[in-house]
Amino acid sequence: MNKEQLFEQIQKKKSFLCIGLDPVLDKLPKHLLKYNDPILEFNKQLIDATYDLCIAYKPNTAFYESRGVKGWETLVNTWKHIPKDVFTIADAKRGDIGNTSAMYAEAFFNEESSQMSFDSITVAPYMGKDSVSPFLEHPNKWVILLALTSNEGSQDFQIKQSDDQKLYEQVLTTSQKWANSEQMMYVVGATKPEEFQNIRRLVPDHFLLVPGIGAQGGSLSAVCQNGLNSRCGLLVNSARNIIYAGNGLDFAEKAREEALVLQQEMEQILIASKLI
Ligand SMILES: O=c1ccn([C@@H]2O[C@H](COP(=O)(O)O)[C@@H](O)[C@H]2O)c(=O)[nH]1
Repeated sequence: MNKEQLFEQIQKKKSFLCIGLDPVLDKLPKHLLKYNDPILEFNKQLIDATYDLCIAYKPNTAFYESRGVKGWETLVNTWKHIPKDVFTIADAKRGDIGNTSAMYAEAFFNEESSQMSFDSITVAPYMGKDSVSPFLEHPNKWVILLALTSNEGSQDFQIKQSDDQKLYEQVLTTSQKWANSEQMMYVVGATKPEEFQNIRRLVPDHFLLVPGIGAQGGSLSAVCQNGLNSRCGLLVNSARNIIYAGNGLDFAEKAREEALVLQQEMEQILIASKLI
């Protein structure tokens, strides 16, 4: 899906919601445990109940990798269940020397070898250009580079100043030489709304993947105040607050209700910003 198609989906669904599919077996509604793959059933019911309200799903691969071979199968089958007009993000935070990154790219982008072909993958910028380039060699795929993350530890390195710039600012400026806003997005945490003005100064046209609303305390309206651009430019993620909204037979309905609250707030924001 290219940038314009993404914006079309946002306009069509009046939403820029990304739902995080981060399931933990112990937190699943008990009635799902009778299924051969309870996590897959959980994900499928969540997807069926919410796909008209969101424009992206973001499974964080840790929640699948932690379950070994079975977890990978769940990830593959979850990816297969997501409707093809919904943007998919493998939140894998990969990045290594070039030939290794190339294998990571195969793992998440090449359906022939891995049975999955996500639209995008999150990548850590720390190892530099040659660690990111192999992902960019895949046509029609996106790299979502970590810039300013939502966690407390983002203070340890990302905001440290060197050469008159914070480290995350260097990530934003340098990486624009590697790919343009048609192939690169950035992760910026919702917990840092005061940084969005500065971030938009550096990357006015890029999409930003914004985790951290809901369970981590970030606010949608605060993010939108300075985060929106002329193509919306935001994919705002929420996982736990949506997927664990209920814990009974009606868990998918409860998840839908929670997603609907966010979608309706987003619709109002899009109208007020004249984007729809
Ligand atoms: O800076 C970051 C980068 C990634 N994440 C991931 O997003 C989701 C957030 O889940 P919630 O349950 O809505 O808090 C999760 O997969 C994180 O690993 C992030 O939170 N911050």
